[in-house]
Amino acid sequence: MALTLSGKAALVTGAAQGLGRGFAEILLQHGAKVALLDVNETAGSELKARFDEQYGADSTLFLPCDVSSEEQLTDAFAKTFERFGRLDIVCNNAGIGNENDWEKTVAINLNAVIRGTYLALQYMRKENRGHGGVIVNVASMAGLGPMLTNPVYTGTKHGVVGFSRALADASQVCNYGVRINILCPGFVNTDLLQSLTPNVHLEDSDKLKEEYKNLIGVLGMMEVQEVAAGFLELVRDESRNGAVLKVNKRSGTSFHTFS
Ligand SMILES: NC(=O)c1ccc[n+]([C@@H]2O[C@H](COP(=O)([O-])OP(=O)(O)OC[C@H]3O[C@@H](n4cnc5c(N)ncnc54)[C@H](O)[C@@H]3O)[C@@H](O)[C@H]2O)c1
Ligand SMILES: CCCCC[C@H](O)CC\C=C/C=C/C=C/[C@@H](O)[C@@H](O)CCCC(=O)O
Repeated sequence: MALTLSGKAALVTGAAQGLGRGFAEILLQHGAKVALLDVNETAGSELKARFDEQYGADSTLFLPCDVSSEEQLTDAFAKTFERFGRLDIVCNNAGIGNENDWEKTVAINLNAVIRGTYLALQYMRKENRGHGGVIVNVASMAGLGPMLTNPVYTGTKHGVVGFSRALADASQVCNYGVRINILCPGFVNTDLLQSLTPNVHLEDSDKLKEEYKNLIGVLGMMEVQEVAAGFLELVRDESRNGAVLKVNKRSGTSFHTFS
């Protein structure tokens, strides 16, 4: 059974560029309205202007938001619900890879995904007068195996996978009517990959940089659109709850199974 996106309301964090922009665009192409949340006000406003031309001014709402701020994220969800009158799809996508300011990385990549998931549940749960819905949390292949250059990033992504799978089971048992799925891309050609800086907590960063290059060589490099197709599958396939979708250049798209 495929979810119809026409008339649905979505919220995407980190939507101003990269994968988040790709996820927002594919939702708009399928008729959904989308709230674009991003800390980068310039990029977010520019993208909103571009989407206004392509999809009409009523199709998107740009909300400047630092997802690591409880107040800003809570307020952005409230403004989204107020504008669209419903919330059916949430993508907790915003993420960084800073191994030096690792507490900021944990705040954005994990804490904000947890808060964004609970906020989504609040607005979607059927017993809260919600319509049900689907949440896609963006982890990474580094959520399924170690990425030695970025141990904290790896930890946050493993956390996203574990938290989301547990909540998917809870939602099923409690009949919330909300599906929670996890997207685990390999390397994608976005600004995030340019942000890799030597990890001050580890020596021999030259060796680690070599390993990083080897990993990219093994997994290959994708473009945003290749991952956006996998995202749409997790949104639309109403049989999927607690699903972990891997997307990478070498082995394509497959659902991860846990022993
Ligand atoms: N690029 C890859 O190779 C890759 C692979 C797997 C998973 N991911 C994950 O995909 C997600 C998106 O990454 P990307 O590659 O598109 O990165 P990106 O840097 O191109 O885009 C990230 C977006 O998030 C925004 N953002 C950053 N911190 C924020 C905050 N505190 N509040 C709100 N917005 C914030 C940025 O302004 C930017 O628009 C991340 O969770 C990342 O970990 C990326
Ligand atoms: C600055 C941060 C860099 C962004 C990193 C992106 O999230 C891309 C991550 C890409 C690859 C990470 C891979 C880790 C791979 C190995 O641990 C491998 O064993 C995982 C295998 C998973 C599986 O299929 O079982």
